[in-house]
Amino acid sequence: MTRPIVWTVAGSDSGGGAGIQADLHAMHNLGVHGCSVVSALTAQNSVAVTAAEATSAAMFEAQLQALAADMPARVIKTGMLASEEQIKILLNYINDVWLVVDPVAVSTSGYRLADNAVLQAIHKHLLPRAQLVTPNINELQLLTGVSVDNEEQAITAARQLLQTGVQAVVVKGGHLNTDLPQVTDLLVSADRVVRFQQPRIANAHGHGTGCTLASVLASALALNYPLEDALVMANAYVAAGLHDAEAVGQGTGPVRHHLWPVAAPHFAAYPWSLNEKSSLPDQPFALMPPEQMGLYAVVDSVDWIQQLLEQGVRTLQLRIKTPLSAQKLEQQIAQTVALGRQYQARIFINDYWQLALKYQAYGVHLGQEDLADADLPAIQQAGLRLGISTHGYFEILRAKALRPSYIALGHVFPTTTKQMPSQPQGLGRLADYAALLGDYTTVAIGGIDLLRVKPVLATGVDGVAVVRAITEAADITQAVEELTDAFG
Ligand SMILES: Cc1ncc(COP(=O)(O)OP(=O)(O)O)c(N)n1
Ligand SMILES: Cc1ncsc1CCOP(=O)(O)O
Ligand SMILES: [Mg+2]
Repeated sequence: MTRPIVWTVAGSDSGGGAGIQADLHAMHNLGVHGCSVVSALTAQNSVAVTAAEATSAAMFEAQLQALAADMPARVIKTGMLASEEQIKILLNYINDVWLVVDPVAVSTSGYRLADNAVLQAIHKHLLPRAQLVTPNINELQLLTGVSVDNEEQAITAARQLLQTGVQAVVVKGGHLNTDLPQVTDLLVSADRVVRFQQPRIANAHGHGTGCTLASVLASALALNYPLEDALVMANAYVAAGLHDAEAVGQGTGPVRHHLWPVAAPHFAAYPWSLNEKSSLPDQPFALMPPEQMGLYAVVDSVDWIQQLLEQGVRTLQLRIKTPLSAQKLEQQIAQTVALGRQYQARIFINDYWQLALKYQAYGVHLGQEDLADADLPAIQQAGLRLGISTHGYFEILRAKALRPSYIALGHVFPTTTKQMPSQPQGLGRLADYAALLGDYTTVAIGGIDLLRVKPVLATGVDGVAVVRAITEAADITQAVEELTDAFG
């Protein structure tokens, strides 16, 4: 696969910590090809910006022309911009690309990098064309004129920015509530507000974090990660870089840059929506040790359950998606639970958590949408296991915060069993997710057949969930035997 191209349109930092230099480090480490359009030269070191000079309009446009002719961008990320004229020129090159605007206003050392006219031009011309804008609190105030001292005001100001047409705002909360041990970034779009709360990393160094965050976001979007996942990745990347940041000169040292994926402990953000937190159980769900996962058969009737139990499958799920009368549905679930007891099998009930509770099933499997409605504390207190579906970093972190018995990762390959709103993850991302989850019990699902079992297990997941590999097999007995043997 050719690497997607991302342009950074930003200022050069002679100290190498921020601006174009930080952007290209981050883009390289995320695996995209970074191109640069230099809007200004700054003379700076770790202590101060001593001079700045705008790139001429002609030279600014020449860079854009050269790139447009041969290396078109999938995503353009803007940082420091020197004039309204530059912004108007840039507008001609924002066609069929995504735009991430980092409205750089003031350097870490306090030097004003964009005057009000530039910020107004960003507001007027760039934001209506942008998918995402990433202000810190100061920049949010400068862009909106709203005074921001708390989260509510930040949300109000971010919603005001949405009126320009920008699709989403990431408010970087590092400068808000500085007495708290956590930092909360806000992802604000027309239909929701998500908080990304993570521990504050106390390090005096970390010049270039804003540029780096926006560049990781732009790169991850270019790699087709959804925005929520891109933000998880950007937070993790910056957390790793801040954790290891150290002095290079006499002043504020630069954020460090590490190859992707960064280590699991840096994925510390817990993303949650407004008003969502009250229903978290205060204890983990009953354990399901990784070695018990193995082959996980997902089927839609008690007859299938019985047949597969007789063949020795011991991890199963009853996933009924066709409309049944309430009585038939309850019968299917009651009989399934009874069979599970008889065979000492691990049988999960998909969706119908109330009936699973009523009949004391071994476990329940829930999707992300189901989580909002389910009585999770009741499921946990009754000792039922809980499995949760996930489709990327954002959902993985949300699921992990609930401490379920296992986390399902999917869909790995294209599947015809279910219409999926997300893209197939592929083996590379599956391996990243498995590494992030470490000892946590995991299972992969989606498009897995006999030939794919071994490569899937090689990513580090503990089990493989299948529908068609069993239900559509020409010889079911043989399919189950071969799938089971593939774990040997
Ligand atoms: C093991 C396993 N993983 C994922 C799913 C999908 O569950 P969900 O997101 O609830 O979607 P539906 O199955 O209800 O369509 C699963 N069932 N099992
Ligand atoms: C229910 C579900 N959730 C994610 S993929 C999937 C279907 C998996 O079915 P198959 O194994 O036939 O691809
Ligand atoms: Mg479900």
